[in-house]
This record gives sequence, structure tokens and C-alpha cells, in this order.
Amino acid sequence: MTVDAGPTTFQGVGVGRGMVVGPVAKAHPSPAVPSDGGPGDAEALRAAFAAVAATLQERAGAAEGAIAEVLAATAQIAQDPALLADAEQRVAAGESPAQAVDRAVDRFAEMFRAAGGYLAERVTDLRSVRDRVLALLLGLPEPGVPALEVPSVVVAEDLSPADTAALEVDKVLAIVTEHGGPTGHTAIIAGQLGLPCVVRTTGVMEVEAGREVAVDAATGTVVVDPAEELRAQARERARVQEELEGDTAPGSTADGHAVALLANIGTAADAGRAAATPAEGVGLFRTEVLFLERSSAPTLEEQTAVYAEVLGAFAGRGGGDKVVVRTLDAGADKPLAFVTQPGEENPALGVRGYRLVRREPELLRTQLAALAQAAKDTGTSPWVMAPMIATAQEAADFAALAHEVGLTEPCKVGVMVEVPSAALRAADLLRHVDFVSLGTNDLAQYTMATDRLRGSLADLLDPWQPAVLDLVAATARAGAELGKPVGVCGESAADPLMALVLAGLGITSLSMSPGALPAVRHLLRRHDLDTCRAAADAALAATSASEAREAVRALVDPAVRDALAL
Ligand SMILES: C=C(OP(=O)(O)O)C(=O)O
Ligand SMILES: [Mg+2]
Repeated sequence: MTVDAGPTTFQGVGVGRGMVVGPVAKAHPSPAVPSDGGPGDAEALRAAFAAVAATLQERAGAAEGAIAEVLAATAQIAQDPALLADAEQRVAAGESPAQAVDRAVDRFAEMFRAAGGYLAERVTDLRSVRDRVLALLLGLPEPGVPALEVPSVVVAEDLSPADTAALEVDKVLAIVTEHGGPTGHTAIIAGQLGLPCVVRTTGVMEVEAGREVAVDAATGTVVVDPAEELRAQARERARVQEELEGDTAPGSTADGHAVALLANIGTAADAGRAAATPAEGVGLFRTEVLFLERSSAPTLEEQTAVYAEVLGAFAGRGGGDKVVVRTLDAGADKPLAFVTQPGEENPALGVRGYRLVRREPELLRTQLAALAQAAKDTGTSPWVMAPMIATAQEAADFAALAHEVGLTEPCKVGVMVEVPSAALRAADLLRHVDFVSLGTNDLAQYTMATDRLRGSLADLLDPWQPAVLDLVAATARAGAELGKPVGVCGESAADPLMALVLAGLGITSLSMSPGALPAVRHLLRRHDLDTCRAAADAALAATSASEAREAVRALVDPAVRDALAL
């Protein structure tokens, strides 16, 4: 927290670009375990777990899309026999049911955290199950967000997906949490709902319910009792956002140089929502979401059905029907129960992404066969790409396999460029495939030797780092030489200033979460290709990330900068 001469300001990590002003509604805090342990026996414990699972499942049934999925996943945790058995053993050993739940959840949370990545993000779900079970055992109100009387900014220590799903969405202006991460469930769901969100906002729980706050997701700030100037800024930002959302034209520079603007998706429900936006198609379908929280891979038939649903959402679509499907990217930050090698010392450098083909070749073959079948069933021609390609030989092998199972012209086969070796030798890779797509999240991680999950090193992970920009530029040059498309589907594509640089470097498509499209579309349209090239030159000439960003910012009309909060 910083307290200056003006109002109190809290700094967190912003998710999205929106800004709103409204009164705070605080979520009910988690129940504490009473010092005397509280009432109940093993039977009460079992009944509480069962009741929590049933309630969550019922809410999952009433919800849709990602919200339904996370509620169902939390319900599954409440039904986990290992968790219940651990708590029961503790009761048998003399602990009170409340203590037993608390300690069993602590033990599981520790294991999830040690596993890292996706499982670590599930710790919030575990805590949500504990809080609900505790509240039932202790006869307290259900923890979470209260009924909202007026449109409000929901402030919480951390919102579980179950809390988020129970929100009265039409009365929520923004979500602010003390904990959580920008890739956690709260952030993902806030994005899906188009709500401004700020996470990791240390100290924000000090703000009393009912106090007015201004929440700015673009800067990650929460200002208590904002002055009229800030309120006017929020009104203007809302007006601009509404205006931008009305623009459905395809992505292009002011002088008509086309840069396709595509959506990143993870589920069939996401595909349906993205198809309803002006996105010109899907630039990244992260298929691993389909493989998560399972003890074995989905069957060929299951996969075919999901891929057909995604492809069907865009089939024959006037606004663009391109769908780029990425094959399974398991390992490191995306561990899967049935493929992750326990005890791998450096998982980010280990058997992840395409490299799984060395150990489990059938996984990839089945996935590609399912996609080929889905393409046939829907009469569509998907693009398919492999993650974590490091050599030209891997690109050649992947293309051969995709062709073998029937993904041939007019389907396109490509690879991701997210390892420096692939960027440096992009031309070698491109000789074997139809296109490449830059994954700048991993490219920054591997170029800067910085774990992408380590928030404290965010400055090194910055895609504006000169070395990362050099590798993006080298890849774009290789694409231009060979006349093949080079897209960007990492988070950097969602940064409007970076979009100018990427267009100037010759990147042919930008893929991002649909909520980020309007600002990128607008800024591109306000600049001609020569200005984008000048932006690219200025960024490449800089010797630090901040210098590069500032150099590009200086090329943008100050009025546009202010309107978009750049
Ligand atoms: C798009 C990317 O893939 P993911 O974030 O899924 O690793 C990337 O690495 O930039
Ligand atoms: Mg990646």
C-alpha cells in the first residue's frame, strides 16, 4: 500500500484494461478453527463434505462454460476420497472435525504447491472446500460474497472459483483480491465475464465495505475515495471501450495492411463465445485443457467430439473461419496426472510439449487422428501446430505425422516458435511446415532464463526485452523470405503498443483473449504500416525493455494514448 498526499492507493496486478468506480462489497472471510476444536464427530465430517460437494455440483449444473467447469472441479475436490480419508484418520486420532479438515487441507495444499503449475493454482479450490466444510461444521454463514444490493466492486482475500461462480454478475463492477495470480481461476473467469480485475493487491482488505473505490485494471491500482478527476477518467474509459467494441472490421493498419486478429481459447464453450465476437477466428486452441484433471487421456471419440464442436463454431463463418489447434502442451506449468514424470528436476527444460512424443507417441497420433476426423465431420480445414519445437527435424517429423493421419491441404500444419533455437533457425523449420506461431510467453522464459511462474522476476520475463524482440524479428524475417505466415499467440499480442511493433515486423496475425481485441484493433487502425515499421525499428534499437516500450509509446498520438490508458 502507498499513502501519498491524496487518497489511499493499493497496487496489485491488473488483469484486463477496464476501469470502474463503485462501492466495495467484501466477501465473508474464511471461518477460523476454534481453539477448543469445535463440535462434531466423523459422521458430521462426512456429512459436511458430502453437503458441500452436492451444493457445488448443483451450482455447476446451473452455470455455463468455464464457470461450470471450475465449479465441477471444486466439487470433485470435495469428493476426493483421499482428502476425506486423511481428515477421518485425524478424527480417529483424536482431533476435532474442524481441526482435521483444516490440517488435511493444509497437507494437500502443500502437495499441490510442490507440484507447481496448474495443480498449484488449484490450492484456492482446496481452501474453498475447507472453508465451506468448516462453516457447516461450525454453524456459520457460507463464506464468500454476500448478496449485492447495488452494483459493487467485490473485494476478497481470494475468491474461489465457486465464490466467483455464485456472483450476481450483473451487479459486479470489478473484482479485487489480496491473493491469487494473473493466471488463476479468478482472473480467467473475470476475463470471461469481461470484468476489470486486480489480483495480488496487498492490504486491500483494510478497505471497509461501502467505501467507494476506483479500480483500474490497466495499471493494477485501486484508489479509495477517488477524486472527481479519476471518476471522470473512468467514465471516459467506459465510453471509449463501448465505442471500440462497436468496431467489428477486420484487423488492419490505417493504410489497409491486414493483420488478422484472432482469439485464444481453451474449451468448446470458449469457442462459442469467441465466435460471437469480431475475432477473425482462433489463433490458439490450447487443447491441454481437455486433458486436465483426468487420470487418463480422453479417447479418440471424446476428442473428436470436442474438436468438432470447436471447428463447428467457426465453420463457414462470415467474420473468419480460421481455427489453429495446438497439440497437447503438457509438462512444466501444465502438468498432467498421467504423463508428468514425477521428480523431473527441471520440468520446463524437460519432456514437455512436443517432446512427449518420445515417451508417449500414441498420445499425439490419437490427437491428430481425432482432429482429422473432426475436420471431416465438420467439412472444415483446421490449422494444427505443435508446441515446444526446438529443431527442424522435430518440425519435419510433426508435419509428416500430421500428413500421415490425413491433415493435408487445405489443412495447414505448423509449429510454435517458443524456444530460442527455433527462432534463430526459423527458416529451417519453415521449410518443413506451412506456418509458425510465436509463443512469446515461453520465448521470453527461455530467452531470459526466467521461470514464467515466478512473479517476482516479471521484469526479466518482459516480452519487450531486446533479446526477445530480436528473436521475434528473426522469425518474422524468415517468414517473409519464405512467403509463409508468422503469427503471435503469446500474451504480448494483447499489448496494443506491442501490436504496432509486431505489425511493423511483418507478423501476419495476432491472437489474444477476446476482451483484448478492441484496443489492439483500434490502435492498429490509427497507424499506417510505415509508422508500425518505425515502431519496430525504434523498439529494436532500444537497449532495455522500458526504453523500447517508451520509444513506441512516443510515436502514438497522446489523445489515443490517454483514451486507451497506454
Ligand atoms: C502461447 C504460448 O503458449 P502457452 O502460454 O500455452 O505456453 C506461449 O508460450 O506464448
Ligand atoms: Mg508456450
